[in-house]
Formats: sequence, C-alpha cells, structure tokens
Amino acid sequence: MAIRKAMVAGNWKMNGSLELVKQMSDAINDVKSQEMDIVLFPPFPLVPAMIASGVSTGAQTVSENTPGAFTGEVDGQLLKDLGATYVLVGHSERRSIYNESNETVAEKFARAQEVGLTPILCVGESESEQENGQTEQVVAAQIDAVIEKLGVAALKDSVIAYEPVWAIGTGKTASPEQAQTVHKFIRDKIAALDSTLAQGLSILYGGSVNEKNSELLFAQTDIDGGLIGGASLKAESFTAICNSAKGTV
Ligand SMILES: O=C[C@H](O)COP(=O)(O)O
Repeated sequence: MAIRKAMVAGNWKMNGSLELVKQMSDAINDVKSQEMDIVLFPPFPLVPAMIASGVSTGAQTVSENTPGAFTGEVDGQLLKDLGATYVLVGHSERRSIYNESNETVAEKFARAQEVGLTPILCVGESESEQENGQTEQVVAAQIDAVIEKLGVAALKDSVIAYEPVWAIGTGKTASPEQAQTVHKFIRDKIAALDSTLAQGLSILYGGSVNEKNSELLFAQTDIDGGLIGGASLKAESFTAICNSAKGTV
C-alpha cells in the first residue's frame, strides 16, 4: 500500500539542461525532508543526471509495450534499471497532442507497474467540458479506464494528479474550493470501491501552481500536494512550493 504523504512533483516538459539539473538538485537537497516526497520529471536525456544528483526522478511518459520494434519509444524496464521511480501517465499534453486515449493510458499505467515504476495518473477536464458541467464525468471515465483494465487494487501503488486542462500553463488556477471539490469527488469515487485504499491515496493538484497559491491549495483536506509545470523550472519558486507542502498531509 502506498502511504499517503505530501508530494511535490516537478514536470519539466520539454525544457531544462544539465546546468538546471545541478542547480535544482542542490536546491532540493537543501529542503528535502522525511515528511514529503519531492520528485522531478526531466526530459528523457536528463533522467540519468537527475538520478545521479540524488533527487527522486520520474519519466514524463513510458511505452505501453514490451521491448521490440517501436522506434522512438522508451521502455519502462530501462527507466527502472536506471533508477527512475515514477512515471507520469495520461498528462493532458500526451492525451491532446499525441492522441492518447483512456485505454492507452491504462495500458501505460499497467506497464509502469509491471516494471516496478509508480504511475502518476493525470486526469482533468478541458475548458469546454468544465463549462458544460462535465468535469466529474470526464475525470470518472479517465479513472474507470484503469479500474476496468486492472481492478481498483492497482490504484494502491499509484498517485493521482488532477489537472484541469484550462489551468495548465494559463495562470488560471482552480480556486482551492474548486480543486477540493474535484479531489473529494475522486477520493469518494474510489472509496465506494475500497475505502482504505482511497484514504491512503495521494491526490495531487496541477495547473498554474506557484509559490503564492500553493499554501492554500495544499491546505485543502483532499489535496496532498502538487504537480508543477512552469514553476518547477525556477529553483526559488519550486523550493518555496515544496516548503508549503510540508506537514499538510
Ligand atoms: O504537469 C504539470 C502541469 O501541466 C502544470 O503545468 P503549469 O504548472 O505550468 O500550469
């Protein structure tokens, strides 16, 4: 059973450099503590350097396949062997730009667990879905794809990240109350199938989190930390966000 714990994850997307790995790992090594997990998700070529720096490291995606003729894809077992511990699956940019369906995301989730990586399942609705009142329906379908393929028990060793697409990189953060409502919906939905599992699950919020809004977001009962994009590229902002998550779970 994964232990519910405060977590701050930094997704560098297609940004970063060896210099930034050095700068960020020095800053993180100064703020890390037992009470929370800090994980960075650099682009693939920077994964070995990040691991060597001592910072917990994840990959931004993984192939759903076992090794074979899949040019350009990256096998989860190789990531695991390098020392990576987490992988993002179903980030909204993967879903929208690379057409990953709920079923493909569930396959990637399965492959991650098969090789011993912890998947962070990203879910969230688009702006039009939010305007049409479809948030819960969309998020439920994204989670159900994993439950239908693997059973609810598979969520035990995973993390969920709720990221409303309209809040990603836009500066439009969900209000703490808005985010809490969706996080509670997610936890209640899973609790209906397995309440112990749901209580032990870490659920992160993502979407324009910065050092000014993180404290109030992380103070919400069902928000256990954040998945940070832009602000994870600046050591000062990211470490301030990490500090605001300490002791909140
Ligand atoms: O994975 C991170 C999210 O897409 C959030 O990105 P952002 O903090 O730049 O809005």
